[in-house]
Amino acid sequence: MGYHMHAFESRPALAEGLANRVVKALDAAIELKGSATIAVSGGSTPKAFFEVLSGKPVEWDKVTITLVDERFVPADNARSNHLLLSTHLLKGPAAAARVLPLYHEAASIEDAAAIASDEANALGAPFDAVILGMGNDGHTASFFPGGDHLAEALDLALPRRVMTMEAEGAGEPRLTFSFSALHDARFLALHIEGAEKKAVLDKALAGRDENEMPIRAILGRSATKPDIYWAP
Ligand SMILES: O=C1O[C@H](COP(=O)(O)O)[C@@H](O)[C@H](O)[C@H]1O
Repeated sequence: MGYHMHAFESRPALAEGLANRVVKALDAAIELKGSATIAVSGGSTPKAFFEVLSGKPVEWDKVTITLVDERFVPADNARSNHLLLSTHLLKGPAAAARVLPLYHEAASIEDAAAIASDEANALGAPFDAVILGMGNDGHTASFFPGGDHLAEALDLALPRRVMTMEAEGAGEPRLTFSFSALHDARFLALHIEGAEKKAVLDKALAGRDENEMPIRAILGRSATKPDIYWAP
């Protein structure tokens, strides 16, 4: 497994370091093709990073932001990853960015996934930056152990898409980008904080079973070597 480890003394230092690296990725994409794409995670970890990134000087009107995964709940639901994004990233200079939600009001979650897939595929691939998180069960994006579509989600032969996922540990049904849509991002980061997550990472690095810990797909099979950002 190949990866770059970036260990910081504190969470604020990590937020600053990761935000600066993302700015570099977005600037490089804008310089190269006139626009940039980034997919970020939800959960509790990214808040401080979002706050720092939102204030950075980027040509935000040329940036499209989406989520690597989402709960199938409307954007005003307290558990919505989109709400986290709106509250902590889409403000200040970053408010000028275009946002591509994964959640859509549709007849079914499958219909919502199809709409999100079409919109995302229109952006072009690969993503310029993907920032992943990780749960204590070894899930990343919505690749949950025991997920009903886990095998399909981790199959690199699957065309890039947004797909559905249900799992015991997931709470609500989920929408998630497939591994094929994330693994080759120009900048691929895993952002984790705390001793417990570090222990989960160490366990993931010590084994191979992706069904047990789906994060192993990212660590072991991504086309882009992941950059791991960690602080105690
Ligand atoms: O369910 C989710 O959890 C993971 C990890 O979240 P955290 O609260 O432990 O930081 C997150 O990466 C993912 O996007 C989210 O949907």
